[in-house]
Amino acid sequence: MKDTQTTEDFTSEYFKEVLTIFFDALPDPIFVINQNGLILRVLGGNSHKINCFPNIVESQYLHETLPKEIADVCLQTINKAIEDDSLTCIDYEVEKEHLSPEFCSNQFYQGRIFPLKQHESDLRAVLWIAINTTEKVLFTKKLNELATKDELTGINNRRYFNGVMKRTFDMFQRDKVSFCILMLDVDFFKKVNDNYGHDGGDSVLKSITCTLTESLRDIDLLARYGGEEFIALLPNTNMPDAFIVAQRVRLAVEKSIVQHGAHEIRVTTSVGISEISPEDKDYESVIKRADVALYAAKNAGRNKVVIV
Ligand SMILES: Nc1nc2c(ncn2[C@@H]2O[C@H](COP(=O)(O)OP(=O)(O)OP(=O)(O)O)[C@@H](O)[C@H]2O)c(=O)[nH]1
Repeated sequence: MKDTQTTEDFTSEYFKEVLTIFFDALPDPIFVINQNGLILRVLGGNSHKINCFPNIVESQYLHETLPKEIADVCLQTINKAIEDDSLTCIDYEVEKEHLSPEFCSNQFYQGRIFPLKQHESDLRAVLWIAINTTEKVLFTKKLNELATKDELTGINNRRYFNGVMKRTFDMFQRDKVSFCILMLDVDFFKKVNDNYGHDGGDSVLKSITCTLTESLRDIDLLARYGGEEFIALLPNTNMPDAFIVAQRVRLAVEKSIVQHGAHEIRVTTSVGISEISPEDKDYESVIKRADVALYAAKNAGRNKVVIV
């Protein structure tokens, strides 16, 4: 390559060559696509393991190379960018079967779509830059999980539960649809740790999580509220129905056997129930009542369900 250029160079083969070198060096692929979805050019995207869309081929239509639903969305986005005559962005996930074989997982992209100036009677076209955002998306997902999930059991944590409780309480103010809270605490859990070690205690907590999940409905929200304490929100449920659920859960825990190495561990759980009432000023007071009921269940001898 020369290190000086003249004006003529910019229309010359030399200029085309320089542009090709520039585009080939771009890690993110750029597609030039017209308003009918015809792929006019594929530029850049040659960096190993960053972007490779083997299915997007020059001189073919998006609908010939991509699954219909994906091609439809692409074309809609292209036409929106053209109509608005401005930069349009779209975030999307590409399944690994549509990527080149070096990718072993789905990849996430941000498409930045710029309309190109129209030349006389040409069809309108856009530049579609596909930026690989997989690392950022997975990192954000991980952060979100850390903020909302309990690390040991994988279920929701207290912070997430309280957020949902607040929204459910606000909805009750408007629609008056009742809900109940179950507060559950493993009985004599300290003894489990003392007899089988902290590992044994952790196995019990994980196993109880499965038992509780299986015993509750899909619409119920289960969370680990503290050490050996769990909480469940039963939407659209009144006290008699919540009592039936609580008994079912209590019996399921009582029947289950936790295999820890050569040991078979059995535990029971006490359950306190409360129902939202029009007198409740905040969601915390509903939880507080379930907690009071739980301690009444403990005082009544454990492995019991108590209503307040
Ligand atoms: N293995 C394990 N133990 C935990 C965890 N979180 C809290 N614990 C233990 O749980 C035990 C709870 O003991 P206590 O509060 O005395 O209650 P308990 O022995 O279950 O007795 P009751 O609730 O009165 O039936 C404590 O020993 C905590 O150290 C955890 O994540 N893993």
